[in-house]
Amino acid sequence: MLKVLEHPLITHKLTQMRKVETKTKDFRENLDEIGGLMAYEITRNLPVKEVTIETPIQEMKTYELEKDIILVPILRAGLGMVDGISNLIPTVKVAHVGLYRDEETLQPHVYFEKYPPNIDDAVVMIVDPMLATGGSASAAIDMVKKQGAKDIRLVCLVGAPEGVKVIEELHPDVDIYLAALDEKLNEKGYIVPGLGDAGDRIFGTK
Ligand SMILES: O=P(O)(O)OC[C@H]1O[C@H](OP(=O)(O)OP(=O)(O)O)[C@H](O)[C@@H]1O
Ligand SMILES: O=c1cc[nH]c(=O)[nH]1
Ligand SMILES: [Mg+2]
Repeated sequence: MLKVLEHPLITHKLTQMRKVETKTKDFRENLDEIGGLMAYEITRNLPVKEVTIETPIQEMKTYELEKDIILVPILRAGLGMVDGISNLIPTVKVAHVGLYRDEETLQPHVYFEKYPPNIDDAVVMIVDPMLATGGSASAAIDMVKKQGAKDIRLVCLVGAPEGVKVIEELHPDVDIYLAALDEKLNEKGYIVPGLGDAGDRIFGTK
């Protein structure tokens, strides 16, 4: 399932991020805020369990979240979405998957991975601002599946149709959430019109 989260606030903030003149501070702040807004929508269908509690007045049956939620930012750029989402869900645990995309071959390379123990029974949200060829996201999904993850959601800001197709073909069980679905990839594998290199814009490395 692909869901593009169309909301005026998300679109407005993404527009600020896309502008070439937007500097690191504003880029980061908008990314953080969009992360929070997306989290509200993405958590709409989280599994809940029935519980019986006592209010000060009487006993009642109600619901609580059933599973732990594990955020998996794809380093580096995915880190820019962690604070916004964890502000809304303070109990999240955070795994880390370090991947970089080779500039020539566009193939992803793993350089780090670290997971909390109960990933097999948790709702796993992989976060990365950019879904371009889909190579990095697909590798991250393979990695968390190897750890036993079953309920996996992929949360990106901007996606290219090419990347969406790859995830839908290789991982039909993974729901994809985007803030925008752009036109295409250019010859260097960048999303068009996109927002440039997310990692460099977040961390000021160019
Ligand atoms: O869909 P793909 O074609 O794999 O491209 C998308 C990946 O590229 C970027 O990361 P990058 O490799 O630039 O690393 P960085 O976050 O450290 O800058 C981006 O944050 C994704 O992880
Ligand atoms: O457009 C793109 C594609 C991959 N990675 C980015 O940061 N931006
Ligand atoms: Mg980068």
